[in-house]
Amino acid sequence: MTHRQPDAPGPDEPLSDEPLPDEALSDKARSDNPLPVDPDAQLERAEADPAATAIVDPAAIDPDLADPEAVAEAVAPDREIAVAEGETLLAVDDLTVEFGGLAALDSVGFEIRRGEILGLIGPNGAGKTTCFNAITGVYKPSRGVVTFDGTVLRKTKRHEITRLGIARTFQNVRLWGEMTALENVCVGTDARHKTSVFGGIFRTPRHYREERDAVDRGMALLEFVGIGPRAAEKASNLPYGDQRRLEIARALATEPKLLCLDEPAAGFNPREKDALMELIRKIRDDGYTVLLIEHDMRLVMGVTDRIVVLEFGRKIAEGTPKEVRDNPAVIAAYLGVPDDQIGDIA
Ligand SMILES: Nc1ncnc2c1ncn2[C@@H]1O[C@H](COP(=O)(O)OP(=O)(O)OP(=O)(O)O)[C@@H](O)[C@H]1O
Repeated sequence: MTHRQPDAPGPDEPLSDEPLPDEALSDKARSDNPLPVDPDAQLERAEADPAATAIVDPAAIDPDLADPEAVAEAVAPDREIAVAEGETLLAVDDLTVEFGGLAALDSVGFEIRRGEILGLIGPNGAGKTTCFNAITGVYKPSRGVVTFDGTVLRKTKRHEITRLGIARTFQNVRLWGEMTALENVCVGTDARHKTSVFGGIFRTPRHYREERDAVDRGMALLEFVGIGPRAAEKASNLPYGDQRRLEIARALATEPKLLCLDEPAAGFNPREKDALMELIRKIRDDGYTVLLIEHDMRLVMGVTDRIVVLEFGRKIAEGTPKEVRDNPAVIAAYLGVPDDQIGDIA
């Protein structure tokens, strides 16, 4: 449940003499962000003491990190998925979520196939985040079934869903601000660790091995999402765009079968959106399946294989980006939104 975030420059946009027209909106995006990020202060600090910016050279840590193919290989999910490429990985059937008798999601059904990027779109309040929350165990559906990789998620708890292989990012950045970027990602790898509490307390060889592996994988993930040199920076000091990339890296650290991205481009300028599109494609090409909620039509149309459209909690359309773009019900659903968005979809 957030507000639409039209194109807006991220705080890490290079400083320019000409203020961008939608600059004020980036303040909104920043104010939604719980971490205090002040790019001006960052720049001053970097100028006063370049060493204080904690930039590292990933290739000096591990020469393999200089090779994008080796990085992609290290990041690729290493887990068994029951369904084959192109088959249904997640199925949502008759999914209904009610709040005080009001259906935020009303008998919604769709499927996500392994290896695709599926877009979930709809006007504000259509039920997209509610759908994410029902899939990831945050909300208990009033009715309906979610089946994931052959398992029915009936009373499955959130951490169990993570272990089963669904990871997500949130509309508002949620990172541990006092921890470094690398530490934030390493926490994500914990979901796959096998060391028992006993092993952790008594520091068994397996515990050490898993810690070492977590650091290696964490560095590869940071490099993969494009922020390797920022590994030693506190998350709260990272520019907004890098914080969003860090969230994605942390979600990938759990080696999900399905990655759910909730408005990952919120507060981004067009250049950052293009870079994000490239990253989402790279993630899919590396073996992940992606479910994407996004308001920006250019991004959604440009990166997804198929799209499901919600309006007032109901599914009103489903198909390829072209089919959805030409669908009169979809165009009508968007007629209540600003002209620039209609232009993109019509
Ligand atoms: N916890 C809640 N309690 C009561 N109502 C809720 C709750 N969560 C969502 N809703 C309502 O459910 C409807 C769908 O909200 P939801 O956040 O899923 O929409 P959305 O499509 O994600 O919207 P946006 O694009 O604005 O994020 C809205 O009417 C919202 O007010």
